[in-house]
Amino acid sequence: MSKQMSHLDDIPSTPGKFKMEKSPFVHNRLRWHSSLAKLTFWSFIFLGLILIFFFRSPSSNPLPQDPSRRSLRTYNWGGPAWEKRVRSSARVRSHNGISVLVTGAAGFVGTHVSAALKRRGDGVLGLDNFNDYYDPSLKRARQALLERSGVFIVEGDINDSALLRKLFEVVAFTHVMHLAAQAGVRYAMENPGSYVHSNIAGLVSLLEVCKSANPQPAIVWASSSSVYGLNTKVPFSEKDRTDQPASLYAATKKAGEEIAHTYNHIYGLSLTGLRFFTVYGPWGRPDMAYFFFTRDILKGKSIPIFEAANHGTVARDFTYIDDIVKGCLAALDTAEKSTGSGGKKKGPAQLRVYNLGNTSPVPVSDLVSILERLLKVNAKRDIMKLPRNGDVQFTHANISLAQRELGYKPSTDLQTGLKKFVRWYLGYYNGGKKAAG
Ligand SMILES: O=C(O)[C@H]1O[C@H](OP(=O)(O)OP(=O)(O)OC[C@H]2O[C@@H](n3ccc(=O)[nH]c3=O)[C@H](O)[C@@H]2O)[C@H](O)[C@@H](O)[C@@H]1O
Repeated sequence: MSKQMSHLDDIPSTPGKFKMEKSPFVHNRLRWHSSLAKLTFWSFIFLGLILIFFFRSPSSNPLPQDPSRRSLRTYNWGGPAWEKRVRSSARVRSHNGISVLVTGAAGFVGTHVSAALKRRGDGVLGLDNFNDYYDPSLKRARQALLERSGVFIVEGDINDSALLRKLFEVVAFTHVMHLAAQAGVRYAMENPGSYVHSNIAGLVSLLEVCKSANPQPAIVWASSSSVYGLNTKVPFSEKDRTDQPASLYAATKKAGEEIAHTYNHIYGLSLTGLRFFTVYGPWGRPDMAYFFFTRDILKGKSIPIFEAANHGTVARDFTYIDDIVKGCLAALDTAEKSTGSGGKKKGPAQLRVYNLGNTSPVPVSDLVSILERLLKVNAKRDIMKLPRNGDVQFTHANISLAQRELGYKPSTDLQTGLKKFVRWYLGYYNGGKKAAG
């Protein structure tokens, strides 16, 4: 190798400057060495490129240039010990209990729903890819919490169909609570690929496996209030149009609702989409305003508060996590069985969409005032124009359908819910001294 390298070193970089030898033998030998050296050189480059490609991209990913792949690794799964953990976590321990695969189980809503299901004796198996969209240590802490109550979270991606098939081979899940997603409305402009990857490709990958499973599970999944987009009629009702999304995030959730329709229509999958309205609470998501406002108020940093044109109020129908969990469980409990088998539809199946909101929108500036009172610190308010990066001016849920069919009745106002959040935050981040990521 060192010999070849020295030959490579001898060859001038510009072929035009190559000095010809007089002897034909020397000439041929040089040509031969030169070709060999070139071949070796290019082989190394080629090998190097293959290695770079191999280490940077797992084989299952269809979007090799997609920056969303930051979170995708090769996960270890399988083997008798692993299967035993999967089975034990998914074992139903109560009479009439259900066995649920919860995707996004280390996420905010996923953790709370998994814990609630486990508490009432249902079988729960989690799945999560632990990506780094926000501080993964918070996801690990949620995982530890669930582990203590007997919920195992399998590490893997919903785009990994082999893993999903394996899970259905090991456990005959009656239900899937699909909460794995790329969330956040503003981040969609930074990393659009991650939304397509998780919210569209990932959903299809999951539904493909569900439609072939025997028995097919009933699926409840997270849509979003953002599907109402630029609608101005309030409160938002499930009957309203949802064809003017203001962000790619919203567009992928809307696409999810159409994809759900297709799988229900073709394969008889029972599908329920839940349109969540700005869910907040303990163990929440650090990318959400109430969370990073708390962090920044405590740090004395100024916080950007959005305002619409002509000092118009920006408001959200903030919904407390415990109310959302009740809605999720009610959706699972009222879900009818899927009707297909062996990948074929046998009859019409249930297809539902519900708003899960609080029905009382609160201006963002009031949210900040509540936080100031709870934290006993004045916020440095930086009022700015609502950026055109995905945010809508207001959301407000009409929840009468969920009330009627799911018995959904939110009972926590923002003041009460934020009090619980702040208590958790100060405990978790050591009185706010350990800064949130
Ligand atoms: O309801 C939903 O479907 C969506 O709720 C949230 O989205 P969003 O309501 O925009 O929640 P935040 O990002 O926490 O923003 C809350 C409010 O604070 C405002 N805001 C946000 C950020 C900021 O720097 N300043 C500011 O005033 C926003 O305009 C918004 O009115 C979630 O992030 C989405 O994943 C979810 O799907």
